[in-house]
Amino acid sequence: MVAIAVDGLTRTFGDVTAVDDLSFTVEDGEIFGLLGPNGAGKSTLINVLVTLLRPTAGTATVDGHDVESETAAVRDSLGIVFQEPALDEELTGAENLAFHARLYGMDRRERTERIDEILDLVGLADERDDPVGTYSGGMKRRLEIGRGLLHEPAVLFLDEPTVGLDARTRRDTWEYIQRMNREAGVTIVLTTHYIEEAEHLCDRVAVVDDGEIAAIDTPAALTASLGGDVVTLAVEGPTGALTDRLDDQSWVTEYTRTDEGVTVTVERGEARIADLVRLADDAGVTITSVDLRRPNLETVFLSLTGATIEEREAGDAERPVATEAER
Ligand SMILES: Nc1ncnc2c1ncn2[C@@H]1O[C@H](COP(=O)(O)OP(=O)(O)OP(=O)(O)O)[C@@H](O)[C@H]1O
Repeated sequence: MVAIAVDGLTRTFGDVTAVDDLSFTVEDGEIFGLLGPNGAGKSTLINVLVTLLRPTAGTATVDGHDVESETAAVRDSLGIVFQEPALDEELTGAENLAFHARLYGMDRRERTERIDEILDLVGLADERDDPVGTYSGGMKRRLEIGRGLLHEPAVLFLDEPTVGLDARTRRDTWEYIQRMNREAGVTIVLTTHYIEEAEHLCDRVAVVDDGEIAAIDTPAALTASLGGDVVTLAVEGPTGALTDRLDDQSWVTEYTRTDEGVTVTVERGEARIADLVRLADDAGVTITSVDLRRPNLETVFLSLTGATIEEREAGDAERPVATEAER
């Protein structure tokens, strides 16, 4: 079944189109990632899906309920963890959960059982009676994720779930998110601007830039779409004699001349470096350096948008003439 269906969804703020005519679906049980730089429109999209913002145009359903006409049913079907932590530091972990369980109208028995279950699930059973103020950043995140699952939602939204956590804690948090997904059977939709997070955690990723989805697929398929590894050869002098020879090689996916030399896309780049050096030699072209890049979601983002996520976030509006991945 489809957990989320988005059709022609648009949300504007004055002149700014934060979400621009998006259409996609998320299947039940998926971990689905929205990958893009800050300002790409990810939070706006999530806020529309969780009924905090109304769409300007288009429709969206969560667990089969329309976000505009069935807001109460949508809210019952989802849990959300916002970017900004929202825990009462003076209360214990169990008390924080109990407070929310009461908001959901659970009776005492149901509350006790569910809170024990959640604390087990997020690995905080031993710290249940410690004030949250004494928790580490990772523990707080886990408690918030657990809180989002209290009422057994069909879909859990996580807005930048590991922002501000160190690399080790980030990886631990991924494991907990995967565990929630498997053991609680909850569909997870998360936003991230971390390439690694999208690559390691998500079943499918939508690459979001400027309010639009540039591509949507599994991380492996997105990466494979680049057509292989990129070998960059810097050479002395003209490259014509070398590119003439590249034209004749069936194993060359594509190549582009650059100021410094040639970038060549090939499968199994490590096995082709020797062939490339031999071809250059035959052509009388001297190679001064060789660089091999494996495609990953960073190179995918680069090839789709003409800039890296970091460049986008630094406000680098200027798009390079030819990117590494495009070459
Ligand atoms: N309430 C608002 N009023 C005006 N403009 C807004 C509002 N909310 C978002 N925007 C604009 O919409 C665009 C998308 O913002 P959005 O917060 O959705 O991006 P994002 O990808 O989630 O980034 P972040 O992770 O920083 O929240 C930005 O240009 C932002 O300035």
